[in-house]
Parts: sequence; structure tokens; C-alpha cells
Amino acid sequence: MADERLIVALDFHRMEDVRHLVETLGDSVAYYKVGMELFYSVGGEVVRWLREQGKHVFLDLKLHDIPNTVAGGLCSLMHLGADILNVHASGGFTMMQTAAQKLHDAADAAGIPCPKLIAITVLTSMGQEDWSQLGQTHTIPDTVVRFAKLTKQAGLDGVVASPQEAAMIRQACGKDFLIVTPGVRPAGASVDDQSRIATPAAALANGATHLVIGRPIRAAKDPRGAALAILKEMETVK
Ligand SMILES: O=c1ccn([C@@H]2O[C@H](COP(=O)(O)O)[C@@H](O)[C@H]2O)c(=O)[nH]1
Repeated sequence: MADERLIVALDFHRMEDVRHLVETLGDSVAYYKVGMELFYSVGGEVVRWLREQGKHVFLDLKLHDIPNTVAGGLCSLMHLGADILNVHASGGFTMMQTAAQKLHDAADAAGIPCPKLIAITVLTSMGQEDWSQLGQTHTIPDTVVRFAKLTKQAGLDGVVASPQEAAMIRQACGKDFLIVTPGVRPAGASVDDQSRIATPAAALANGATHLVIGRPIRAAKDPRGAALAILKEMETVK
């Protein structure tokens, strides 16, 4: 059975590219991430198609607006059947709490399972220079942990964070909290626009529950071979 801790990012804008990669990866990958590029291009069709293929879906649309608008947006997305939805923690405690409550109420009323709701802490592309330019006075790791605790208090299921912060989050938020980490790069792979990265094994050893990996698989000459090598490295950390 495929290791459901690996989530492959489908950052395409055409369904035919999605179909090709999912068929190429076959049974080796069970979980996919649909982000803005794909969703804005093809809409909810891709989530339904992935579910029909028996795949899990993290719908990564990073909602960030006033509480009522985010809650309404999530309740609309809920009907697509994704396993995980997300918001930005920087939208604040009230936004997150309202979103979580309304999503649960809507799922109960519709009689469908409630998707997990997680929050972006600080984007993994954010480095110290960008961070300082925003006028931030606390460090990135301190802010990530603060946002993670707030996310938990607001009733959400977990966070998106860098694998470098996973150990601190795990310590602060306990064992049942989802820690989904993009910014994962096998040793020697191109860093691209990511800043706070770690290898697959290090991310899991730090306490990540799921690794989001896009370009190291998608842009590889042999995507299936790249995925299998990552999965082999992941097997070393259970
Ligand atoms: O903080 C974040 C939040 C989301 N992402 C998304 O993850 C993937 C990473 O793709 P790579 O090609 O492996 O860099 C991408 O879809 C981002 O939108 C993130 O990187 N960081």
C-alpha cells in the first residue's frame, strides 16, 4: 500500500498533465495536492476526478479573508470531497474558529465527513530578508509556533509549516496535530523558490505527518523513479 505521508503537488494548469502524472505514478502515490494554478484553471473537476481514482486530496487554496467569507468559502469547497482544506493562520483566531465551527456544522447538516482543516503558518518560501522587510520583530520559528498554538486553540486539525519547525510544533501542540510540510528536498535537489527546507527523512524525524513534494517529482526526467526514491528514504523513518 502507498505511503499516505507523501502528498504530491499537482502544480499544472491542464487536466491532461494531471492525468499523465497520476497514471505515471500509479499505485506508488495515494495523496495529491491541488493548488491555485490547477484549481483556478480547471475548477472542482480535478478534485472529483482524483477521488474517482481512489486518491486522497489536499485542496490547498489558502483562504484568507474575513471570518464569514472564509467560512462560506470552505462550506462551498467541502462539497468537492477533498480530505484537507486550509486557511492562513494570519487571518487570526476569530477567523479560524468561525471557519472550523461552520465547516463542522455544514458537514453535519449535509451528512458528509468533515474535511480536516489546517492553517498555513509562515510560507516555506519566506526567508529572513523578506521577513524583516515586513517589519516582523519576532523570529520566523517563534511566529510559526505562536500561530500553531493559536490554530490548535481555534479547533483546527493542524498546520502547514517548514520541516525545520516541525519539532518545535510537535512539542508545543502534542501528538495528534497534523504537521504538513512543503519545502522538502532530497539531498542535492534544486531548492527553487523555497527557503526553509529539509530532506524527506529529516522532515519525518522532526515530526511531520505529511510531506508535500512537487518539483522534485513532477519535474524529474523519471517522476516515478524520483517518487520511489523519496518513498524509500521515507521508509527509514516510521
Ligand atoms: O508554505 C507553503 C505552503 C504551500 N506550499 C505549496 O507546496 C508546494 C511545494 O512545491 P515544490 O515544487 O515541492 O516546491 C507548492 O504547491 C506550494 O504552493 C509551499 O511550498 N509552502
